[in-house]
Amino acid sequence: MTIVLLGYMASGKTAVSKLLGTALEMPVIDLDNYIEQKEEKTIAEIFETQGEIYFRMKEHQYLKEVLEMQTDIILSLGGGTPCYANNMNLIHEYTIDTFYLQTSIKEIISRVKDEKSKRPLIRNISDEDLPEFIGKHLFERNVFYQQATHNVVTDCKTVEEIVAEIKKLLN
Ligand SMILES: Nc1ncnc2c1ncn2[C@@H]1O[C@H](COP(=O)(O)OP(=O)(O)OP(=O)(O)O)[C@@H](O)[C@H]1O
Ligand SMILES: O=C(O)C1=C[C@@H](O)[C@@H](O)[C@H](O)C1
Ligand SMILES: [Mg+2]
Repeated sequence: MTIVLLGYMASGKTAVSKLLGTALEMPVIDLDNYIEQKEEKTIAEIFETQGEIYFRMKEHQYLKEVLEMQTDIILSLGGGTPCYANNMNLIHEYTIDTFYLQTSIKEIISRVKDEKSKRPLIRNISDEDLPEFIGKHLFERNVFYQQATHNVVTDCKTVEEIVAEIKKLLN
């Protein structure tokens, strides 16, 4: 069984996958970390030196590589993974256990405010322009995120509560 977590930047994919992995005693692969290890660069460095198109190509290639392992894992995606290269259709070929961690614009902003630098797509957006940027970006991406089998709202919930909700939905 492969469990896939998806959602916008700072929706909690990494945090939730770690705790879910402990709760279900399953190994966790964070696609962003996987790409960084394979490419021996941080995501920010890949964007800077090779650009976003190269990143999206590698993201697709490594997503495929991880899915083809066919082992039981929890896979947390990058924020943009579902939105490129037919990746959602590819994911659905391997699993129905896909969870969209739905997070409001306001909550996303409060979570990313102090850690913009490691997120290349928003690092150069001023705090003032962030709500409009994230609003438009989420609107464009929603069509892909909504293809997940389950929606889990994360606002006003602890990571522990989100993990409990996912466990319930799996039964
Ligand atoms: N349910 C939650 N409540 C409050 N804070 C949270 C929650 N989930 C995650 N966070 C915090 O929000 C920030 C972003 O979380 P995390 O890195 O897990 O998101 P992500 O979805 O993996 O983002 P990215 O797409 O950028 O990798 C972290 O500081 C994390 O501690
Ligand atoms: O939302 C996005 O497009 C991204 C989110 C991060 O997880 C990284 O995968 C990268 O910074 C791109
Ligand atoms: Mg993450």
